[in-house]
Amino acid sequence: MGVLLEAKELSKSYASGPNDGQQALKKVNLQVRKGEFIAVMGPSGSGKSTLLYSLSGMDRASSGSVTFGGEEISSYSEKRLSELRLEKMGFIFQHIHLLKNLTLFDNIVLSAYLAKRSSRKEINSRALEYMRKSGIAELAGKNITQASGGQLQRAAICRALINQPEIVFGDEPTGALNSKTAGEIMDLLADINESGTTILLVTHDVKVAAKTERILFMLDGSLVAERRLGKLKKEKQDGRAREEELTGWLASLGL
Ligand SMILES: Nc1ncnc2c1ncn2[C@@H]1O[C@H](COP(=O)(O)OP(=O)(O)OP(=O)(O)O)[C@@H](O)[C@H]1O
Repeated sequence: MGVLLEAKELSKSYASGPNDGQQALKKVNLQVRKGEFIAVMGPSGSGKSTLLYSLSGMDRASSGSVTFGGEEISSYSEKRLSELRLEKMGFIFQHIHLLKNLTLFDNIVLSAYLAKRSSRKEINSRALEYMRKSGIAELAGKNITQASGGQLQRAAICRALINQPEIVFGDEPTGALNSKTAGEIMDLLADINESGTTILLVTHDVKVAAKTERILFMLDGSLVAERRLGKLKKEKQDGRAREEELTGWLASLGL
């Protein structure tokens, strides 16, 4: 599989903030291949979110380059970057940013209506298909106040997928969920990855990372280690062994 996303010598320092002048990213090099499922781990403040936002064009790095689908996006204008994010990238966050005065269904389809790449009929049927696969079809007409945290995160995933992105970025996508619901959300993300969508997420949770294929470890703004677990295979039922392998590895890195 080819490279989808590549960072070269990516550095970022924030102009102001608690660590004035300190580099949040230090010459990070990373290649994300099409179809990969990656977790970024590391201590608090090590630069995981900064990496995710710099890779996705949500924020600009101070130096270095980001290439997406063979095109260098670091020099894109804000407008072009926002079009790229709308059309080719999906985002899932810890805190679910759904609009209060819209139904779950309308929240899911809104960005696709704006992107205008497909007819509303196609978008609606895609939204229903994703809602069915995510187990929330019966909530389509409900307001977001009528759904649980796990159901809202499923809706947020459907929303992230609605424009059929090439990559989905997740910043602690299970961070606000209990562990059973977090496991279900990860199984859903694994299915999405199985069907070809590349996924890169940031997590503190070993159980979450153990369901991904490659785990990167960040320390003080640098990617210092990685572990390949390979794709999760449901029939193998080796979830516990993967978690143990990862726990041992993280302990050896001091986390
Ligand atoms: N908007 C900002 N302005 C100034 N400094 C920032 C900003 N965002 C992050 N930082 C600093 O950059 C460094 C990396 O932060 P970042 O949020 O990327 O780490 P993280 O590994 O995602 O942390 P956590 O696990 O706690 O979310 C930290 O020192 C942080 O204080």
